[in-house]
Amino acid sequence: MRMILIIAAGRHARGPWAVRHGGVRPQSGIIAPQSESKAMGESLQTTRGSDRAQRDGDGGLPEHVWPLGTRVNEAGRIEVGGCDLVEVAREFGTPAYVYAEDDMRARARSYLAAFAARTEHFEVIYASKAFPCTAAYALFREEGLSCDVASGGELFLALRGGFDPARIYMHGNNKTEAELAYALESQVGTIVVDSFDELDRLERLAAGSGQRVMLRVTPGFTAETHRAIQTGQIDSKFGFGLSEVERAAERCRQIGLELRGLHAHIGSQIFDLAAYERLAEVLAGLGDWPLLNLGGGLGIAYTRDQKPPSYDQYVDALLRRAPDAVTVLCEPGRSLVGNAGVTVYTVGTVKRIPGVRTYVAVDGGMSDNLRPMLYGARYEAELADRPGRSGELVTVAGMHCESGDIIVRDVSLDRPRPGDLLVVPATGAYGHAMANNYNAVPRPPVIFCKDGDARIVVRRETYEDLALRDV
Ligand SMILES: Cc1ncc(COP(=O)(O)O)c(C=O)c1O
Ligand SMILES: N[C@@H](CCCC[NH3+])C(=O)O
Repeated sequence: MRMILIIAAGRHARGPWAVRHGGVRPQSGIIAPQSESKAMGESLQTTRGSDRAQRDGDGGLPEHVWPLGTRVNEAGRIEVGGCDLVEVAREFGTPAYVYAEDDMRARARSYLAAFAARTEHFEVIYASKAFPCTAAYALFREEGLSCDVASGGELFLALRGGFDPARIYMHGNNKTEAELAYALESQVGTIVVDSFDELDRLERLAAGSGQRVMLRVTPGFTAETHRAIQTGQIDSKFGFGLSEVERAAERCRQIGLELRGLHAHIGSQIFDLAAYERLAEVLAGLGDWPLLNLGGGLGIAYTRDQKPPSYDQYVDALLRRAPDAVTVLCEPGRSLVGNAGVTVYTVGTVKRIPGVRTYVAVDGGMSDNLRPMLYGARYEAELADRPGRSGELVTVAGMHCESGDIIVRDVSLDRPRPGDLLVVPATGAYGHAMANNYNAVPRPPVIFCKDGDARIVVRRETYEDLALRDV
């Protein structure tokens, strides 16, 4: 596993170290974001012989967890997208979601390249629920991806981000008539139909229109991931059962919709590629269709021990059992944005309970990252100005009024104290997306960093924003 190695003259030393190499190489070609790419490893390393601060003897920041181009700079601070996180926090405050723009672009290009190397018939669709932010829509549009939206709100943002409606796929297990009408008025390219009730709604709204649709199918098996985000099993609220596909197809024809193919999504944060081969086999067995959409779900590394498959391996698995003539679509969300973003917090209170635990409380928590509470998700954490150094085993808690508001359990940090900046990596997917106002806490801003420039793309909420809907 490659690490972002940290230059330091001694364990706790600081100083103006010469960084030989580092930073982002955005135009250096297609860079596989997982551990396969040499190019990426080289671009992240700032080695200087044995002069390294070590965390538990294994090097510095694991590069497959942190955004592309992350490094520890001459001041000993974490730099994302060429921006020193201490400076970013000073300028924009905390908590803040900070993204390396080039990371997202490199991942989009990697996906396209992985397909292009294998087939001419493919489409990569950004599953925007992972990070529904106007600037992200614009970025993935620029990179040539299509887009999937799962609600009227996501459709609104996708259009605002400049997506050609023809390249938008509209999802949802319970699209309202208003949402369907909005999609039709917007001339959305494809509606992924989820149920017979939805077909009834489409009959009222779009009979004879020739609207392009696909049918979402429940393939009838589970892939290994957290139960709350498994979606392939028969006992699922999503999609048509296998035995219903023929009848649903017939209904599409009666209504005058153009049925283009089948869609299935087996769940999220999946490492087991055999599940995708099985999925392609199941869908291919349901007849000859021009398009098969195998959904999203490729997992990412949240912690150094997690090793997800590469995009190449994933695309191989998607294509292995798909018929040659079929155009294969996929809908990555998390794997496009998850490792691109980090959350920067300020430490407020440190509570040491001798012989029990040390709580390091930060100025955010379950309002900006619900994943630990929903899925028991594990994260890493570092101090922005002295990363990679261990010292004290602590638990990072949020500021919300419940004991379950824990962001990271048992992480070793260099004796954290009030005022320190704490950085949690791999928060780019489903962080901003699931942010909420629990305890009337304003939601954090989103900052895009590139080549040393930090630009704010979503501002921090204010107290006034909290009252905006009062009547
Ligand atoms: C239909 C559909 N497509 C794509 C995705 C994106 O999944 P992920 O973010 O795991 O790639 C999801 C969410 O799991 C989904 O429900
Ligand atoms: N929100 C989930 C993923 C759900 C995927 C959307 N269908 C997560 O953070 O892991």
